Amino acid sequence: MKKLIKGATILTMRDDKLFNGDILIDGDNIADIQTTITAEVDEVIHGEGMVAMPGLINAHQHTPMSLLRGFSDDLKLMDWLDKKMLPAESRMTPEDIYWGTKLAMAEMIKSGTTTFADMYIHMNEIATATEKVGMRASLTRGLVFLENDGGRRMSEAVDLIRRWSGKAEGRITTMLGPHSPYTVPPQSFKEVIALAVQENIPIHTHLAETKEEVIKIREKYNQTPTEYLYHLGLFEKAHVLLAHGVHLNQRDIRYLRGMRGGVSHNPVSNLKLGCGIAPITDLTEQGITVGLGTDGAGSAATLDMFEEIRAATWLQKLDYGDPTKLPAIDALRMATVGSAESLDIGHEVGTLEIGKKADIILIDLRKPHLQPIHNINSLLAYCANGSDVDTTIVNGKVLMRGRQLLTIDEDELLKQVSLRSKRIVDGI
Ligand SMILES: CSC[C@H]1O[C@@H](n2cnc3c(O)ncnc32)[C@H](O)[C@@H]1O
Ligand SMILES: [Zn+2]
Repeated sequence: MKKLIKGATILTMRDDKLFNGDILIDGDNIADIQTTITAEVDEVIHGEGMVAMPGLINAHQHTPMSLLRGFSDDLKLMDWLDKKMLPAESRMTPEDIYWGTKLAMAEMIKSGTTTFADMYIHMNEIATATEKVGMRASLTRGLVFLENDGGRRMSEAVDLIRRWSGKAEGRITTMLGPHSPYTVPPQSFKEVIALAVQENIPIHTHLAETKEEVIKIREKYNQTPTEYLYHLGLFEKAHVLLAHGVHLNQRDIRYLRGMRGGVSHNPVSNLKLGCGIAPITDLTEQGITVGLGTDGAGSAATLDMFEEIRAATWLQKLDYGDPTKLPAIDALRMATVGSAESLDIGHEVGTLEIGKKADIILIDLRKPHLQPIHNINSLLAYCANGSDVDTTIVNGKVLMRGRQLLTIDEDELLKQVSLRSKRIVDGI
């Protein structure tokens, strides 16, 4: 199947240059990008008035938590997690997880996200939903070792890797997910690292999200959370995806230098939970890759990556008292290239280039809040919303056209969500 996107303004993210042109998709690949392409194709996608750019990559998610959106807000992270989220999660059935994932995917596709990195439970259901709906995902079974069934969870993590790595036409990759420095003791963390090395699989973990975490780890190990992971050999041995990285001092940042992988910055979740502002500018100045994520909708409220892009740039400007920090194009780069490299899939997605996977979004600029067109990077980073995305393509397949989802029945989804979400939180 060949498709031709005609007459779009193309932002490849290889550099910050824009040009008017066409993109030829052959199967799941980008076959050509040029000012004018003439080819026999099965479908022409009209891009006039639209920007074609790489699909956005959400580098940190807990997808089924979309069922818990708005259930518990305005609490401190540990109260929110222990008193509200964990009890609700213990009531979620595998079917709930399946429908919660679909809810998240509907929102992501409708706001221009083509790939997500997930850490959760019942991963088989998340993988099945991903396979059916057509998104790209890096899936991780979250491992918490404070209770006594760590072994079962490890076996589920291994099962996920064996069953799903490279599946769904190559759209699914997997990672190992020790939840955080405060939920995984040193010996268990070392075992997970050893398994990651043996399987050649990246590690996805939370790091330094709150001040309370820093205090807890100092009390337990007399180290910062970053030092704790460094001394376990994590940054030296594995490719790592570190969610948050809010509370990092200059020495912590030096420990991260040279690591394979990156930090997922989740500014909206950090704002809403009052965690703080991650030192993104310092990280990138030290050569550390930074991607962008939302965290689960239970904490972040929405999965609209345009909100994250905007929050990321504004927070750096505010934090440094300097509007030149994190310019528009750099925030867009975080949501595409930065996330792709953090997920270890930068060779496949994150930029529009011949030979890469055709994960492409079209953003309709023919709206009052996106006019006039002086600077498209500024419009995308500072003015656009997820609802401006007209078309979402993953692996060469159109998942949304003219804002209509093609692989999810929205009416059925909303019915399922309404029934299940009420039952899960009832009485908590
Ligand atoms: C065991 S699966 C993952 C686990 O993580 C929890 N979670 C969701 N958001 C956060 C966050 O911001 N910090 C720490 N942990 C978080 C989620 O509820 C699952 O239990
Ligand atoms: Zn998280």
